[in-house]
Amino acid sequence: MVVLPDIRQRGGGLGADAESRLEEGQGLARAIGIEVVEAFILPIRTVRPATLFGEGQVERIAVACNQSDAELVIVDGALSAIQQRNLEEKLKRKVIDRTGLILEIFGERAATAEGRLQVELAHLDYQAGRLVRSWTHLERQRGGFGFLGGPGETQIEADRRLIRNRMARLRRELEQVRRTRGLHRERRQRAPWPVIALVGYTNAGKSTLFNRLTGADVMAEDLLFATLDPTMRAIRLPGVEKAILSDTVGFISDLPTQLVAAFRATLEEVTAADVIVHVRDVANLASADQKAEVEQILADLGVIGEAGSTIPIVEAWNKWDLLTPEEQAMRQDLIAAKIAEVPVVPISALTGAGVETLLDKLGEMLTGSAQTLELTVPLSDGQRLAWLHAHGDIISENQVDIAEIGPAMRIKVRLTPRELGRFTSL
Ligand SMILES: Nc1nc2c(ncn2[C@@H]2O[C@H](COP(=O)(O)OP(=O)(O)OP(=O)(O)O)[C@@H](O)[C@H]2O)c(=O)[nH]1
Ligand SMILES: [Mg+2]
Repeated sequence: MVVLPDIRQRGGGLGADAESRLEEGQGLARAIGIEVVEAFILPIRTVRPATLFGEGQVERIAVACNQSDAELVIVDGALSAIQQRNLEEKLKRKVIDRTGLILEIFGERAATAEGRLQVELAHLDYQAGRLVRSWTHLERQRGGFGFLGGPGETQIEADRRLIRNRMARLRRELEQVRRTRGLHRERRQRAPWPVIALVGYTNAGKSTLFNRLTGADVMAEDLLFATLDPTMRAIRLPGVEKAILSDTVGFISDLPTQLVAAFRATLEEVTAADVIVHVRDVANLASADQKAEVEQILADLGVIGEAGSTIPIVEAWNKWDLLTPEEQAMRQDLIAAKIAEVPVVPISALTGAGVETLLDKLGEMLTGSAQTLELTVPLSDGQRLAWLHAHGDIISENQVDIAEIGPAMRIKVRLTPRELGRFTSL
């Protein structure tokens, strides 16, 4: 059963968004195979420290649980450890909150060594404050990580230090994995291919687009967080012989803080991209909120700053096929009015409509606006000279002698901003 607390203090609250948020909560539950027997919103005017909900509301949940035979209550909000325990006692059922639920999903999905370490670390961090074992491991024995490995859930209660030690070890392992990945990224950065990162809210259609563009077979499903670990493939674009396309983990509102930190590293791939495609589900009622959420995370990653984004962004308005002709026309007007501040391409990753236009746009963004520059490179710097000859459009060059650096080449060359970025990072 999913219960959404709609907290309305100080005139806040979810208001009209509550329904789509409740829908999302159910989607999260389904994402790990939970059958939702009932879902409802409870408005909260005063937060009760002991139970979050008021007495009558707890009663209402209890009755609903009994009527529908629910085994688990998901509170799609944040519960303190005490609130969780008290609710469990009163309802005589397992209760988990949004963070707990998302952690469960991530635990089930993470496939790479790094992803698994990150999720386990996040989970331990969450549990350390609660000293209860992950409910799935208690109730469902679904394998997974087998937190702390040993038999008997009393282990966690028995020793907080054990958790701390394990977390310290995980952090070290993670550090090691990241160092290796950092090396990979550096190597890739030195490669001449541009990187295009697909980002967007969970379920927006990133993997579907990724598959369409690469012919790959990445899991794309009507599941929240279908993709957790970044996947990369080479693609061709107009005017670009080879580019690397990267599919990433989807964003969601109220991502558990433990996971924000943990997945930051995964998302750091995005900060190394040359172009970001922000895939948006424009058929979703919460599309505008989702966009704000994604942009907030991009800002946290340092991609969007006060002066705009440091990496060019294009918005792919996906699921266009789900819109009525009137809705399409309305959005076309918005696109024409340039309200998005970035280029917008309407697409359907599912049918392929608009995808060619998106590719053209990407090609243009990667190759366009080359500038003519005059660079002076010491003759001794063979690496940079070779790079310029391999990648730049050389207009002229002549040898000069400069007091401080000795013999050098003065080269007039056309480079795109991306190429210039690569050249300076050589
Ligand atoms: N009608 C329609 N459905 C689409 C379109 N693109 C994707 N979908 C559906 O939307 C659902 C989610 O697609 P995914 O590609 O898995 O979404 P994602 O952004 O990778 O999601 P996460 O990996 O969970 O973050 C799937 O059921 C897709 O079939 C589209 O253009 N039109
Ligand atoms: Mg995906």
